[in-house]
Amino acid sequence: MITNIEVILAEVPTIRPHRLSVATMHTQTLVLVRVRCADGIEGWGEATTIGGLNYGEESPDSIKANIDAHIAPLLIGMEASQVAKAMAKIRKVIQGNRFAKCAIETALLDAQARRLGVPLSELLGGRVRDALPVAWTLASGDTAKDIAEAEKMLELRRHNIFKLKIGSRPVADDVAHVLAIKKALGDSVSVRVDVNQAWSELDAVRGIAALEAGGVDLIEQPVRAEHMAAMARLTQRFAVALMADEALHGPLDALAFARNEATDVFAVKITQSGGLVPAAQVATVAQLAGISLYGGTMLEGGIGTAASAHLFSTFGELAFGTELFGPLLLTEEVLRTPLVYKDFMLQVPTGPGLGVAPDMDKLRDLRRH
Ligand SMILES: O=C(O)C[C@H]1C=CC(=O)O1
Ligand SMILES: [Mn+2]
Repeated sequence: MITNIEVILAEVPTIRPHRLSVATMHTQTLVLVRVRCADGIEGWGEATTIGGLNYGEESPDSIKANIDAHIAPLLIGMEASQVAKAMAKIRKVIQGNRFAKCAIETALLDAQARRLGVPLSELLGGRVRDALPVAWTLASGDTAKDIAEAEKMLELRRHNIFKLKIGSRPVADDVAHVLAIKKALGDSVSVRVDVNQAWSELDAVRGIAALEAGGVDLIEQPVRAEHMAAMARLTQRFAVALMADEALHGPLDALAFARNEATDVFAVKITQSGGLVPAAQVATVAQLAGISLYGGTMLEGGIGTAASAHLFSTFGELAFGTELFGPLLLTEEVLRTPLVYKDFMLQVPTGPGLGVAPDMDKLRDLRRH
């Protein structure tokens, strides 16, 4: 039986300012959910977002308030081992709140997988890979600093895929910045951009043409999330891969993208999809429609990153790898044992449930009081 649900907000400084077109992050607010059960088992989930309300329509504060006041009371007293039943109730009664639903579903599945003594991936169909390629985001705002940072990552053998955050400067300046980095890093390194919706369709035509000619591999969410028709036109027009991110809020959006042939790649995010199970459905739509997959992040800490890794390990095709580097952007580790990054890959945890657990002393220090 589910006996208690607690939402913890923890402020963790980033290792450097992280500049997106929608926000500059100096700290990340981790949103962690702990579900306790009568059999003594507990599960953890994460609903971390980016930049308060700058990125998505749920903020850390709204997620906590809505779980505390509206979602937890529905779950207390329900059978903890019947995860699908519990989530069906939540999905029927609670509108929206995808991040909150994701954290709850993750915590229930973590607890159930621990109960069964299997890794979470095995409740999601089973893993087909034990390690995932991980991109790093260069977003210091300075070309020379970004190049130095990328060279350090290559030397450490931690990342050889780099995503550049652009869209806040004029298109020509952003293109010059990206191509300078691409030239410095060379052909063996994958350079991608994330525009975070900042371009008009006309900007996008000019920007993508120049980036494609310069050898950039992937263009993420160049236009506003609502402009699926523009995404479709750009996808038809250019050979370089285009990826939908902010436009993808679960299986129904995935189906609309597939029907409209409006993207080459999906950035699958468990929070944006509303949970691990709907995120798996997004991946199924992609597979059926011939759309490629990329494992996305909302810059979660270790709990959400581990949950995402369990799901992405079940994807047969993962042509563009993942960006599960969230914990590495933070100055504090909140897990008892950190996730392992080596040889350009994140190792998918192998223990029961998520295979990771929070460091309660650390959380006590970092949490908001
Ligand atoms: O993809 C996004 O839009 C959000 C996030 C993922 C990596 C990163 O640096 O920011
Ligand atoms: Mn993105």
